[in-house]
Amino acid sequence: MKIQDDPHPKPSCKKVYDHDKIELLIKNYDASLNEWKRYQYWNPKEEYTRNLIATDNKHFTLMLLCWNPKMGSPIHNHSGCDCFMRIIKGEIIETRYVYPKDDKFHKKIVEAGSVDDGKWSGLDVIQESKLVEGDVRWINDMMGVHKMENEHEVEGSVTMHCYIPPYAVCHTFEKKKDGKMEIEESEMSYATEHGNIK
Ligand SMILES: N[C@@H](CS(=O)O)C(=O)O
Ligand SMILES: [Fe+2]
Repeated sequence: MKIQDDPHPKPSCKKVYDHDKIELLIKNYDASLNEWKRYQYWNPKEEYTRNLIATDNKHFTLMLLCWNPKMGSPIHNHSGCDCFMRIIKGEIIETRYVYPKDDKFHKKIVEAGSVDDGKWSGLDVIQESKLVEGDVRWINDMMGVHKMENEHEVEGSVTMHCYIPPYAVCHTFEKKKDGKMEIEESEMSYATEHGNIK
């Protein structure tokens, strides 16, 4: 088991911006105008492709994520950011897990590492939701960690995410072949920025 960092949950920054306004903006975005299509890029070799739409490098990042069929993210945190997401096309299964807290964190990982029932994810599930076109959700560390999956056999899914503030590093929680959980610090990059391939 490798613990590279200690990803304690960070409080939401909801108090320093108008949460409802951002949520409404994302909800009201008219995806039928297809403006988002100029940002979509699919790397067939990646589970999902991250495309930067806009950022001021200080307050927010807006991006378009393209999810290949039968692919998904690892379980991950959001490093103190609030994350709004909107399903633009297709469907996503979002599974949320309890974020293990403070001094219980290491104990919980150590205990969990000795369990292997083939299904174990290491973290307690809060809920599993099927998100469909138009749905908007938000999450931050206080609400838990999550993974996102496109379960469709052949169709890709597209989601739009707004992070406040921007973030470039997260922690992933993965079950390794030996049944133990590994937590890794993971740097996130973009395949395209402002519609241009990097
Ligand atoms: N937080 C992930 C996408 S998601 O699974 O919410 C990312 O920024 O890549
Ligand atoms: Fe996420």
